[in-house]
Amino acid sequence: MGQYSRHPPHTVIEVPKVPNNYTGGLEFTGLTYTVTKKKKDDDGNWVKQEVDLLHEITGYASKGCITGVMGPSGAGKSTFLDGLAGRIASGSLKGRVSLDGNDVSPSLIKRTSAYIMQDDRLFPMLTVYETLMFAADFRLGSISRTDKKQRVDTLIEQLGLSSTRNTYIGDEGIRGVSGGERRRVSIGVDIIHGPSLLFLDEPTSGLDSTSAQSVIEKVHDIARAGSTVILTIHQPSARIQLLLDHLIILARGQLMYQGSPKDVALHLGRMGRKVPKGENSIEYLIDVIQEYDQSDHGVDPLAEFALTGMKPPTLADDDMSISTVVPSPIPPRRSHSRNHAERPSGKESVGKRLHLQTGARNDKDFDHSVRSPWNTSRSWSASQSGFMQTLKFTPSRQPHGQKMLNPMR
Ligand SMILES: Nc1ncnc2c1ncn2[C@@H]1O[C@H](COP(=O)(O)OP(=O)(O)OP(=O)(O)O)[C@@H](O)[C@H]1O
Repeated sequence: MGQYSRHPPHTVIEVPKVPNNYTGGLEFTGLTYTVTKKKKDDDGNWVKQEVDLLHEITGYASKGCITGVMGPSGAGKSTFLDGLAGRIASGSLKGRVSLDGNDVSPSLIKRTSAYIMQDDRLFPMLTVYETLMFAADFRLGSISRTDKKQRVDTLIEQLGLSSTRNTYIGDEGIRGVSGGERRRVSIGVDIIHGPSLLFLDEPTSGLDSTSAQSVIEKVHDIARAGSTVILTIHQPSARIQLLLDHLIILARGQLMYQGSPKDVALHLGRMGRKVPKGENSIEYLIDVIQEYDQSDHGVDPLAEFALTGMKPPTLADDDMSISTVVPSPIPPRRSHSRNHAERPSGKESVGKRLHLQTGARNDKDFDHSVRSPWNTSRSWSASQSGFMQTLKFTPSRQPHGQKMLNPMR
């Protein structure tokens, strides 16, 4: 039995079921994460309010596949990933998580999976090979040097890094590997011990489309080799969308869609929103979500549709306001019956069909005390950097713009 606190049986959502051809992976049921936020009431007094950052999320991520978590900014993607990866303080997350059919505790998931963060902090003065060897020393412990070298060589090949094997990681001052290569090294550092479960938070952020593609291609290979891969991703290109096997689309902490990327158009059609010719169905679904979010209905009808198939109300023109005002960055408390992540309550504060990334965090509204201590933890490479500095690699500096090869190899 896992240590996630269980929901009373009547609130556990039974759909969507895993498909008939499901061969294992991660299953989650009724994941709910509630935080207490402080806000000022009409009289200017601070009041506490409970908000569901995740609300009854049920679904699965199959082994051998990439599951992409998408949604507008502030949808709860990172929170969801943190929750699945055992990075939300024990007891705060309600629901159930199982791996290959067995309930697992957050701490077990955390110990056995790899979590790759956006900001890859690698040591600039190490080559790709040295970085991975160092990770092997750290992560593989007592296995022989020959075995470690073999593991690193295989990984270098698997990640498509053979041509940059002896190139320094580099930084702003010393040109080293490219952004995409750097991200792949970072992935290598975290998967050297062969975890079967992989979480990646925005692995393509900050990369150009070619590099982003190459990163996801390699992640795709890793998944096909038998790992369960779950990643959050913003506005993936059409080519990257083809590499995603399964989609989980969230908004306001609720499940909007779960299934194959290929079935998104069908889902929209059933909802009464046929995808206009020439438009990308995933982007269109997210646009539709935004429209509901900015209407008086909110996204509840879309969550209901995803859950039960009950068709959402058609949006009339006057349901949507046209405004140039950017929506509230931290969604304020919604007025509907359920207490999940909030949305702007009045028409006057919202805009129609706003770009996905208009949201920004307002740190003042955060109650950091409820955030998991793990969320602030730094990646392996960062936490080891003090240790790495003791290695004292002192390669001579190259003129800016020139790739450095390690003269020792
Ligand atoms: N500890 C917390 N207390 C209060 N609100 C929080 C806390 N952590 C996250 N939030 C809020 O929860 C919502 C979801 O945050 P999350 O980072 O998961 O969204 P996201 O979909 O990953 O967003 P983005 O795409 O912008 O990175 C946001 O509105 C955020 O402000």
